[in-house]
Amino acid sequence: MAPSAHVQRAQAAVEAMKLIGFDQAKAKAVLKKLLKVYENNWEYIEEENYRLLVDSILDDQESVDPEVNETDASASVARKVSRKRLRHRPEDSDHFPLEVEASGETSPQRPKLDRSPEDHPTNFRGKMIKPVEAQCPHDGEGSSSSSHTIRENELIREKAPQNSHNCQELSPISGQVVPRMTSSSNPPNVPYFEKGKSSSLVMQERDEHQPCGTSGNLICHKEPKMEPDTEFPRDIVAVAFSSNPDMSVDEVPCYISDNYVPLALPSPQGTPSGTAANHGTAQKGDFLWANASTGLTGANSQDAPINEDEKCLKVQVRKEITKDHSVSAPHPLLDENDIAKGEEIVRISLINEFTSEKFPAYFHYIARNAVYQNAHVNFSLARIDDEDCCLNCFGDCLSAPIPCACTRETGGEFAYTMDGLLKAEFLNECISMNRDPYKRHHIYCKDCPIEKSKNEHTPEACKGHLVRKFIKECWIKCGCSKQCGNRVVQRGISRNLQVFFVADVKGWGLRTLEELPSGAFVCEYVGEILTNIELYDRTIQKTGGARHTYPVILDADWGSEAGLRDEEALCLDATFFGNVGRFVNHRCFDANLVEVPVEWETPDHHYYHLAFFTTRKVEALEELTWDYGIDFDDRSHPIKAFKCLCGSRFCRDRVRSKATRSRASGSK
Ligand SMILES: C[S@@+](CC[C@H](N)C(=O)[O-])C[C@H]1O[C@@H](n2cnc3c(N)ncnc32)[C@H](O)[C@@H]1O
Repeated sequence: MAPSAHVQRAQAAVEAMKLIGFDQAKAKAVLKKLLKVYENNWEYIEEENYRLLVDSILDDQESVDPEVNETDASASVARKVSRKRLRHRPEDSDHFPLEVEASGETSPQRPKLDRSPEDHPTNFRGKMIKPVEAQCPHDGEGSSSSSHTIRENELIREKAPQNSHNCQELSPISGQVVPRMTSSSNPPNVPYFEKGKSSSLVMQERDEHQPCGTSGNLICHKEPKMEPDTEFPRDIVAVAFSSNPDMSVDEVPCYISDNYVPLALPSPQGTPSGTAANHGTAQKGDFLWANASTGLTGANSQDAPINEDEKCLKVQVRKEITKDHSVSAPHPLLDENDIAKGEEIVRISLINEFTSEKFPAYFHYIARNAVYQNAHVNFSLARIDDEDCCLNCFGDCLSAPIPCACTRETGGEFAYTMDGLLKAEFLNECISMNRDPYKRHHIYCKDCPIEKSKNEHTPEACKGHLVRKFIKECWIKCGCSKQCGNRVVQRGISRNLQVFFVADVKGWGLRTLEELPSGAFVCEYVGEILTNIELYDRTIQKTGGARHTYPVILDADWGSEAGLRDEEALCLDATFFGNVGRFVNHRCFDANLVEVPVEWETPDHHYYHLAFFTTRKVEALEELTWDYGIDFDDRSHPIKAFKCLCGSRFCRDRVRSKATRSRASGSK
């Protein structure tokens, strides 16, 4: 006799847990409890690819830890239930239509043709791509503004009374810097302001033996700097800087954790989704890592043998990503003292001064881009012609009397100053290109990879790609030294940066702990290098529930050649593997960072690095922002990525909302 539907569903659930590495007996036991609590209501258990079950098993495991004050697994289940109830208010359900559809997606093949605009990744002026579904209950129109109306100083007064004696030693800069959470001593690498030196930020020397920037230590917080003549709209200030100190762990918005649901979970239907199938076993060619010292990789990741370490890494990462469904659980793999885990020259600390969410959802920190699978990124010396390198240079090319061959791309002049900053003229050109893309030169592909990925057989005409200014840095085939002034981005992050929790809706962001001059290199946007088709697959399959991915298309030179092969139309996806660049939030128009395409290993423009430089002087503790290039008014793509809370007076979303409101009131 065939097993009942109930038994089949139970088997599928246990099998799914087994696939992601959980013990079957444990999964069964927790499932049983959940079924009891949920009165056999499978839909709660199955939704979001068994998210509730995964959470409960993890909680159950934690409860075995003597440090966790929860020894009874059923207590943990009950806690989950209350969390679940909070999440499943009926009014929330409308926000997840595609997610339900996502769990039904089982085909590993790329679905063909006839998709609505919402169904595929969209290139916003060749920059960030909108997610297939980006609406979180907390992202919705008007969300949270009514319940979070505490102004920043009120919040500080409420939160910091006991330890404020530590802060009395400090003087805020221009009244903007305010001390927040305090501790008895200043930790290494955390800025403080010395009395009598109000204008200077003092960085403590790093003590190699002590962790830096430990959360809970003294941290000074600074409002994002307003641009000249820029005023924050009142309501936006309230939302951006408010937080409910009484908010329980369970009430912490789902925003972050929902963004990054693992790729690898099998769907409740029992058949692993396409993505799960791709990721289920480490395949030959998966995750090809560039050689750390030379950056050289094989001609194509497909040709590279995969070793056991790579397999282990992949499986391990998958498990850790999976684990991170629990909003504030301590995370074994993200280190708050150095989120980069030693991958960068500097340590990058992480702090949340507002809520109990200690870590962002898990991602694997990589300091350099890494090919996911099919991207053709060929770093071979033979491909670098003599005119694309400076074989005969010595020492620092910037000090040489004649600019070297590597300046060909920049019209015979270096883009950098002797101080390692971007030259003002070059910087201004990049800024104005980003601010006014439509007035700039675009090129049009004959066979546009974006259009082809939407509709393979009858693609629409190319919508155009902005022609960007590239920087070409010297590299290993050049005669100059590693310290050559024309090697800035490839040397990596050198500034003191910090990942910090900005506000409920925006989530985490990146800020500088030191003052940065205009034109300073901050970081690259690092992620997995995907082909356009792989990106499409990943997004369309909704990656087993990962509804938000924030890839960037590397299309700066598309259209300049007769045609691009699929494996040459590339993008970067920092959702699962990335660096601090993935935390840079969006600001319309007057962001303090601008992205610049930089190349060194490859002479063509198929693959390049996306480097962030400051658009102006940025003060210590200011949030770093970047204009994603989102066109909130783009009618052909009605699902916008998020409700923009950038606070810029040029906010395109605010202008759009205002226009909509005035149209609505005019029609009454
Ligand atoms: C690339 S991530 C930036 C890091 C992100 N805040 C985090 O916590 O991981 C982009 C997401 O951050 C949020 N975000 C970025 N800029 C924002 C803005 N100006 N207003 C509201 N949300 C923003 C949106 O949810 C967006 O989908």
